[in-house]
Amino acid sequence: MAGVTVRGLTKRFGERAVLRGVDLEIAPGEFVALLGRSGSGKSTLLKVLAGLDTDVEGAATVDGGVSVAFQQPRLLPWRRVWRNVVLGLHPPVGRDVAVRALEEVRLADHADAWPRTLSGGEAQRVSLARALVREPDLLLLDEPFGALDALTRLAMHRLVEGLWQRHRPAVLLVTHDVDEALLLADRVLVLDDGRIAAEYPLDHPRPRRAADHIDIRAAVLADLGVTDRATA
Ligand SMILES: Nc1ncnc2c1ncn2[C@@H]1O[C@H](COP(=O)(O)OP(=O)(O)OP(=O)(O)O)[C@@H](O)[C@H]1O
Repeated sequence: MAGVTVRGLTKRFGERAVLRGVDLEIAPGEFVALLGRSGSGKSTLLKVLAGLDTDVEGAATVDGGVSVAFQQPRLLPWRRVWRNVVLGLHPPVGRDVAVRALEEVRLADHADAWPRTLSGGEAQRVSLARALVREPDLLLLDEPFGALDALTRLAMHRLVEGLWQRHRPAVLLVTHDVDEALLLADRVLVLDDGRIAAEYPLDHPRPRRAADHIDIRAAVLADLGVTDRATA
């Protein structure tokens, strides 16, 4: 039984097919990273899985609920942090639920703050709390760490890994960062010109270090058309 099943998924914008017959399964609780050159169709695939684009050919089914966190945290500036976390939940839930979610991303003390007073990393953690409070079966992450500085990004990697291990949603992480993918994922996919061009299972035990899966790193960089001088 798959958490996500995609069969022959094709997405066209006018004449142009941006996704071309994508087949993909993600098991419940599996962490998958999706890499690919700019314009290869990563965000398009994520939008289809999020149910934000239904004008497609083929099938994409998700067992259960889906949450999305984007590169920009997209918090409403006129709502306090805790209200942002539980915004739109039906039935509505109280501040205590929001604070519990904020505790998980170590921001409970910012529950009553306004979004504009948060740093970029803090805002991104609020966005994660908002995604997790919905207890999704599938968590879609679209370059959620892309706008953060390197140190904050490293801390976020550990945080996301911990949250994933505790809650066990299936995760599809879109990233440009090969090392991030190798650190976090059970499996790395490379999307090229609307197709899944390569796939690498990662079995190194966690927590991983930068040097783990160095052989796969070189292969993925080659798939992406990058020559890696450090490992060549
Ligand atoms: N609404 C749209 N109308 C027309 N073309 C679109 C639309 N959305 C995306 N595209 C095109 O589809 C292609 C894939 O876009 P997508 O955003 O999925 O790429 P991506 O792999 O996520 O890229 P990046 O890494 O730069 O974010 C691009 O060439 C883009 O121009």
